[in-house]
Amino acid sequence: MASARPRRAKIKPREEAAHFSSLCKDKDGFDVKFINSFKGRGVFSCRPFQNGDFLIEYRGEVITKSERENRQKVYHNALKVFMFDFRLNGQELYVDAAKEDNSLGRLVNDDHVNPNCKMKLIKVDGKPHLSLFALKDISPGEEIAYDYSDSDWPWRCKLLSSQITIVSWAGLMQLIICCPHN
Ligand SMILES: C[S@@+](CC[C@H](N)C(=O)[O-])C[C@H]1O[C@@H](n2cnc3c(N)ncnc32)[C@H](O)[C@@H]1O
Repeated sequence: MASARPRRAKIKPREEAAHFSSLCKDKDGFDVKFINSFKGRGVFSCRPFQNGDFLIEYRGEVITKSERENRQKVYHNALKVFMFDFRLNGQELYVDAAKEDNSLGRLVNDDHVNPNCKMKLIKVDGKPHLSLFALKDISPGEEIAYDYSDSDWPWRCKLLSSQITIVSWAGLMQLIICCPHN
């Protein structure tokens, strides 16, 4: 009779995040797809993930507030969105992921209504890293998205105005159905 193989303990999400951060490598299980010309590319799962799992690091250069201000002066608008702010020991810092380096984190889109992951700060060898962790179970084929937090991001206005249009069309249809002879 074959002896039962001991089960390997599942690595803790924060330890896994630290492991991939130290290797500067992304974990398997994700695809990059072009969504449309408005949203651009996005990152999609190609296997299931569990609530709490480490997903992807937001890899980039850690810079200070004054360096961020210098870069904002020279960056094109499309690059300014790649600065992610965080606080460490009371200091305002940023991860600048503007450089196209084939990493996945910089391609994860915003969803402030129904995000499936959350950005968390972890320390690896004393240095700050930002990583995405699942907020719920994620099925293969789902887009990975987190809440970029409160800011008047232009795409959110566009979403709102299209919703208002839909609401008013729905209202108009209701009027026609209720009062067909008016
Ligand atoms: C950090 S990048 C994400 C990757 C980007 N989609 C790409 O192809 O490079 C942020 C940019 O993605 C787009 N984006 C992110 N979330 C979006 C959303 N929910 N709807 C539309 N566009 C979005 C915006 O153009 C934003 O400036």
